Amino acid sequence: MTQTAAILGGGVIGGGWAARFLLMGWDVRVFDPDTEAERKINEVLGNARRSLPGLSDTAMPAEGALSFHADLAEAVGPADWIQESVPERLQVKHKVFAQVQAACREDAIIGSSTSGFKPSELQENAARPAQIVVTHPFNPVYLLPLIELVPSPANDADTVQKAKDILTSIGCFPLHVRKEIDAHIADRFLEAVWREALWLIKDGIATTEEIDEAIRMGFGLRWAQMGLFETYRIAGGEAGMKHFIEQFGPCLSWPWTKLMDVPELTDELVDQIASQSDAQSGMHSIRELERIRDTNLVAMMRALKAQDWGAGAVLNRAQAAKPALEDSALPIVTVQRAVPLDWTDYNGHMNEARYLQAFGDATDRFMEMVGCDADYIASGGSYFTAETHLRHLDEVHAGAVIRVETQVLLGQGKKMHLFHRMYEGGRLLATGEHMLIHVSLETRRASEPSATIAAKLGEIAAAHASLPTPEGAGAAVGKR
Ligand SMILES: NC(=O)C1=CN([C@@H]2O[C@H](COP(=O)(O)OP(=O)(O)OC[C@H]3O[C@@H](n4cnc5c(N)ncnc54)[C@H](O)[C@@H]3O)[C@@H](O)[C@H]2O)C=CC1
Ligand SMILES: C[N+](C)(C)CC(=O)CC(=O)[O-]
Repeated sequence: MTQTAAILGGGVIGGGWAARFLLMGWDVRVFDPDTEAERKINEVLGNARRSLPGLSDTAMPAEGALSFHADLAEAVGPADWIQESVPERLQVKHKVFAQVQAACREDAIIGSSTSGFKPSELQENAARPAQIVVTHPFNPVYLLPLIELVPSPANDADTVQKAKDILTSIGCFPLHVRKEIDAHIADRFLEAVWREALWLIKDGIATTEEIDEAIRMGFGLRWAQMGLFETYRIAGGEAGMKHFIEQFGPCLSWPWTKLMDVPELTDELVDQIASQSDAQSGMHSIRELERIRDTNLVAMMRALKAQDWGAGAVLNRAQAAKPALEDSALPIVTVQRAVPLDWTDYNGHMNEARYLQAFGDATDRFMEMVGCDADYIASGGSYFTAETHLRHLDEVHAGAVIRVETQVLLGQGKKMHLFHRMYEGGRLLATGEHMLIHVSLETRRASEPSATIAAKLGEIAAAHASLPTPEGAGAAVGKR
């Protein structure tokens, strides 16, 4: 059954939550008194549709239904999860929780996006304090997996576990903050860095652009994949963490940093920062900057996915939980996935090389189906592709769901002749015809496949013999 999320406050963060829930198949009901909220959420949703689905190598669930409500009670009534993302003012949040708890289901979870308040502060005077937890996200909520899940002693273990399960099911990484504290874990670091940066600008040491270069050209790249302590363990060399602390620990007491002092945010300082930021990034609109950020994040997360590391390992785990493709269809569906952002090129559509990648993935999947899997390959047999003919018939864009259907034209002896058709819905995008030869990985020469593979391939080839010969099979360049 489709689950329902209510989003209260549809600004920067509420819009991101709405997009994540929707794209993960939840129905989403939004309440925000801002008359511009619908436009803003739809724009954020457009960016999310372009970027999130391609992070998965299998198709995401069908999008849920999005509705906007003028009445908070109507929005929260049927919701399984209620996400509060109203402005960071305790009084406003308390007022919203009172209205929510008068109208919502008692078994619904109420998550707050608060960046700084402790759950016990949010729960003050609540009708059912145990229902409210902090679920602090990071912008853009539809791409970044981290959610700081902060309960107070008023929350029971079942609520915390249920919140963890739901967050995991929508592709998030819930980090359980075991002791509530102002600004949780991550915002403490962000604030420390931000304070230091404000001083560097005020003291005329660096501009906004120079500060950003100092981060993104160096330690920002390291932090994205190993964080702080694993990075510093390596920085200690073979002598490790103890040596690192002995060497650099004393510097922490030198008066370099001004961590707890905040420079007075005078009009002059604010203008200085804003005009430096305009000079640095004012040539792009916020939506353009979001798209640049998302394109970069997707490429980085997909790189980490290939390494099964950090945020990429979270993506792989989420994908492993999805059902495998159905093998009994005729022709066989061997790929079903969205086009990732980094598969598109300067022409604004999927690059020609990626058609072959999708067909290569289809072939790999078909090989697995006939028994040429990792164990078989480790035992010394495999298939090599000897010849390929691609036809690019129509364009396709980032975020679109493509499906590859595979037909066996010949499966006999050492030969496996496959014909792949790629579709978006009913639209034929491309075909790929491939001749593969079974090889011995020891001699690197053609060899007979195992009896099991020969039998399975023969069985599928016999079933596919009843299908009409595909249009374009056997075609050569210029003969269409
Ligand atoms: N902007 C950020 O980078 C992050 C913000 N947060 C947290 O998310 C929350 C929201 O922040 P933003 O989205 O940045 O603010 P925002 O100003 O972009 O959005 C707040 C939205 O709440 C709406 N609103 C005001 N009163 C309301 C009410 N009574 N009921 C429903 N909606 C109401 C406003 O119309 C506005 O659309 C805050 O608690 C903040 O600490 C968390 C992570 C990151
Ligand atoms: C600036 N901020 C405190 C609202 C930032 C966050 O809470 C998290 C983020 O996305 O950086």
